[in-house]
Amino acid sequence: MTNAPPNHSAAAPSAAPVLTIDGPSGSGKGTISRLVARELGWHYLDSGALYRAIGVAAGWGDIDLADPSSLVRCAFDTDITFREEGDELLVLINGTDATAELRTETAGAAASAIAAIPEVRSALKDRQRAFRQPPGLVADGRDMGTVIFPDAAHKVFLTASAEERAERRYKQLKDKGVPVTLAGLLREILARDARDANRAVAPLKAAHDAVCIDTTGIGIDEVVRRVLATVQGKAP
Ligand SMILES: Nc1ncnc2c1ncn2[C@@H]1O[C@H](COP(=O)(O)OP(=O)(O)O)[C@@H](O)[C@H]1O
Ligand SMILES: Nc1ccn([C@H]2C[C@H](O)[C@@H](COP(=O)(O)OP(=O)(O)O)O2)c(=O)n1
Repeated sequence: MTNAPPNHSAAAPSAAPVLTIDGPSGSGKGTISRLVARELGWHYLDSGALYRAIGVAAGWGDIDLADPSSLVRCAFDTDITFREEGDELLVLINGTDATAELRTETAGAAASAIAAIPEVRSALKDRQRAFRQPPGLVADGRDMGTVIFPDAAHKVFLTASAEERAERRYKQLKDKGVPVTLAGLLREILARDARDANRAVAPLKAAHDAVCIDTTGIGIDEVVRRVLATVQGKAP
């Protein structure tokens, strides 16, 4: 897996194949996308990290999350870079490592709120599409298969029950020493699902040509196997 910065001088980006992996919070998009990208030797785009980074940068700049024009300026002006360090994908905002702040549920909720503003989504379109570079791209988010890469050759939509997603997030955050409750996480996940799925622009939904995989009770290795099977043209 690589997270090379967009290289505008490389071969026509549109020539590179894309695998989109969309789904709700905790469905496993990030985990599965990174493992699949590594297996294929493709680039990886964590589009949610871009929305989270704009939310965090807005907070640093005292920008009101309900002020679209300032948020759009923030989306264009903020430098966001990804750096792989072991198993972790670090996210730098204007050169500062913001990974820990970015991964909090507060940052997730802020990202979900600003992601409902159409102008913010438009401001991030080109930045996301620039990740499409040879030999290929795995793109994870909410609208990768529907809006950003509608012509992607391979599309997957991951789901899991809200209870299982909350449990996964609980374990993940507990392991990192973040104080959370299962009930609180379930509430946040349901609220974010509702906001992401009901917004007017680019709502969370499966592309009509996506392969849907319900990962409830299915382990990571098996999900990776099924996703790779869709890329390799075998029935998952
Ligand atoms: N199929 C699965 N079974 C069990 N745990 C999973 C599965 N997929 C992901 N996880 C775990 O769930 C947590 C959330 O996964 P993540 O990839 O961050 O989800 P998303 O990007 O969709 O929010 C991580 O700790 C991850 O290891
Ligand atoms: N392509 C995307 C990616 C994320 N978003 C929004 C909606 C999500 O609730 C937030 C955070 O996304 P992220 O994928 O980082 O969140 P999860 O890992 O799924 O919890 O950003 C979006 O609207 N479109």
